[in-house]
Amino acid sequence: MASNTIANLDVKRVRRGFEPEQKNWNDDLLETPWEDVAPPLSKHTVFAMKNIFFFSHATSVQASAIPKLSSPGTSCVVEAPTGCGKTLAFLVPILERIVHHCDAHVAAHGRPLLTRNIVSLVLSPSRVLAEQTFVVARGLAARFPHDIRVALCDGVAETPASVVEHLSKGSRGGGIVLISTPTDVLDFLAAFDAHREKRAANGLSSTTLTTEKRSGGIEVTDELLEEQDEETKRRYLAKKARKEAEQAALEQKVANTTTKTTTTTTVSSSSLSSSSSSANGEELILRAHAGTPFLMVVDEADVVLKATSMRDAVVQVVLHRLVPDHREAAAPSSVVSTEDAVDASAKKKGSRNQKRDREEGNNAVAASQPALVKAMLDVGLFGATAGYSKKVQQFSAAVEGLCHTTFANVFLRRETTDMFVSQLSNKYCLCESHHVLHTLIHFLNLHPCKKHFIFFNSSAVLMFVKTLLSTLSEGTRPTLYVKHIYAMYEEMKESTKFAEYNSFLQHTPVALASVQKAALAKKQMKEEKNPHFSSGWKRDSHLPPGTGAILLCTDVAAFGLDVRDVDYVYHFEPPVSLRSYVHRIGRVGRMGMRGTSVLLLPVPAKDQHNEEQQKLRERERKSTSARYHTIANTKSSTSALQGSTVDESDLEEEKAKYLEQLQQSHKLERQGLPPVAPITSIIRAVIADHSGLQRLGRSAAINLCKPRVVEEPADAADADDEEQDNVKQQKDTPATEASWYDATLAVQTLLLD
Ligand SMILES: Nc1ncnc2c1ncn2[C@@H]1O[C@H](COP(=O)(O)OP(=O)(O)OP(=O)(O)O)[C@@H](O)[C@H]1O
Repeated sequence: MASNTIANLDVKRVRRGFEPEQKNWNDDLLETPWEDVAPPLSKHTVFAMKNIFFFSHATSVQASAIPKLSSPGTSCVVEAPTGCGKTLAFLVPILERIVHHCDAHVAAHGRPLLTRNIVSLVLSPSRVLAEQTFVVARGLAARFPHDIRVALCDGVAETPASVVEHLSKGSRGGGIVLISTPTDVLDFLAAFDAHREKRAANGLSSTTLTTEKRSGGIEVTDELLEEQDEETKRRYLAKKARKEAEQAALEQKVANTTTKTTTTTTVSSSSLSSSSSSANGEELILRAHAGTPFLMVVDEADVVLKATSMRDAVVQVVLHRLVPDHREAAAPSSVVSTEDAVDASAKKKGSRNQKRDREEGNNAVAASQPALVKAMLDVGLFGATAGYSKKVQQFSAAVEGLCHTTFANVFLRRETTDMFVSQLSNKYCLCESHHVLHTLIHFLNLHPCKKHFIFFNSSAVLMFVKTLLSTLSEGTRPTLYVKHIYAMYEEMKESTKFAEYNSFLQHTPVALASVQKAALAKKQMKEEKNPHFSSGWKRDSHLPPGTGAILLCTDVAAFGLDVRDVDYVYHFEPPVSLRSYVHRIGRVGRMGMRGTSVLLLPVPAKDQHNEEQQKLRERERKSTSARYHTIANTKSSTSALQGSTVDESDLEEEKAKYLEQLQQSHKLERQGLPPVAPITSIIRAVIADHSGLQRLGRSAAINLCKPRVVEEPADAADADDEEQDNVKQQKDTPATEASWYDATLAVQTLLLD
């Protein structure tokens, strides 16, 4: 049959033998093989995707965004759900452009392109994300035979000055892709300028040195020469003539080079950057090649352009570096040279053709008016909510006005990518304030061999919970079964932040086989133990403790971080905005994997003024502090606290609105609590016995109640659709978001009452 012939076999789609058998993602639902992306990608890209990354197909966002962004003159706003491959959707076009440019250069000049120009800039909102992007970009670029350099400037591993130094000394090739954060890139540019000045100064001093050397020898005067014999005179004069000829040739060469550099700048004067620096013939390293527009990518653009400080930095980079301002644009060397040429020609020819000279002069003056010369700059704005963000729209409109580029929109909303991406279940758990800590620990203990993210709004609360969890996971019979606890927050030292994140990223929960083996060994030991002591990890006897890990973090870890084996996200404090929620839950359920997000929503304890309950709590505290491990103790003192008795009707109006708003944008399910032996009393006792914890707890409680300061005044124009109504009402109020907590709720939640 015809269909069985070799010619009819879809060879491209046959999986390679060495592809890993156990992939933890499902690419069956992806439809576009890399070879079918139109217009076709370079063979190096396809090879790298299939054989290095083992990605047989492009995701929808990649299939739509890559062709658009690969063609010069097109910019893109790309909105797609978290974890669907946006990073490659902008890295591939960057490399594709470089490959095309290199190929064109070979075709035109018959030799490979050897440059040190920075041809692309990627800006990420955080250093950790910048490093993550750098690792992917470096891995990808290494597969291209064009010697493309990828540089990271995050001020952690290397100072900006040393990055500049390395780049300027490094090998030449297809170009440099710089990855940084908006604030670090400003430092980089300052270092870049300093480096240029230093080079210029060095150039000057070396010239001086040469001059000194030339005049420093013994001067051969005419008298001295007259005293010499004929042969010596002849030899001396021949040598002098040769030297003069050499010097003249050298000067001619230098003059040619200078003219050439000026011409190059003229050609690319519509291009980028510090073109004024070309005046001294110095090499430009931050500019586009003629014909290859610079591609700047802002990853998580919705977040970057929303935050005032980062937005200012991006605008500064674009306006002062990538887009020449009116003056610079209007007075590139082309204009100046036209004027000069007119003057020169007028002088030369006298006033023979005065009319024509005047016309030429007028043209030159007209050209010197501050006319807008558009830059060759393309921009990619990527983000999970970029399409909704007004700031992104404003920014793209401004770039379009300044540059030779047209913006295309690639919006892949969750509805269209549901099949592939949405294996994420969104849950919320309403619980009485006293039960929040116990509920969190209970959830963590249900999956002690998994990796978990716990999100906080402030580092003070994070520190309290971290210390508490660490204390609870200590000892031979811990209350919390997960032993590996990491933290990441803004105020942390950069190197520690990186170390913590990398430890969490590289943490591998123990493989199933060894878990089973350990469980078996434990089961055999079980008979010999005292049956009355059944608290602690022994309750969950199937799994040994300590194989999973927890990362406690603020929103610094919410954007873009890609930790593939995380299954659970908990929100200890409700996120302040929908944007923050979207990015937080985006850490799980990535690329077709399963994941669960649990939002903990405390409500005031119903019985908070009940005297009897107060007494019970007092008794509980006293009786449990010393010997809280006995089952009898736990059961008798806490049976009244079992289960969750609250529902939505217990929410205040504001809080009900918040929940409703989240439910409108995400399918939120209620998470019920199975009846478990509560450990509230244990936690309470631990806090009461630990003075450090109490101190941290007090500062955490204050922070819980603080209104969240947003970066800029609430602006209805900048709000997402869902936020619009809310924001309109708050427009005149200070730029803060009310906290979920009041003082009582905070104190109860942290068990400090
Ligand atoms: N074509 C593909 N096939 C399979 N997996 C892919 C493909 N492209 C990317 N991935 C993987 O998907 C994961 C998520 O990708 P990436 O980090 O780029 O997502 P993202 O959309 O940028 O997410 P976020 O919005 O959180 O930044 C990564 O682990 C990446 O290796």
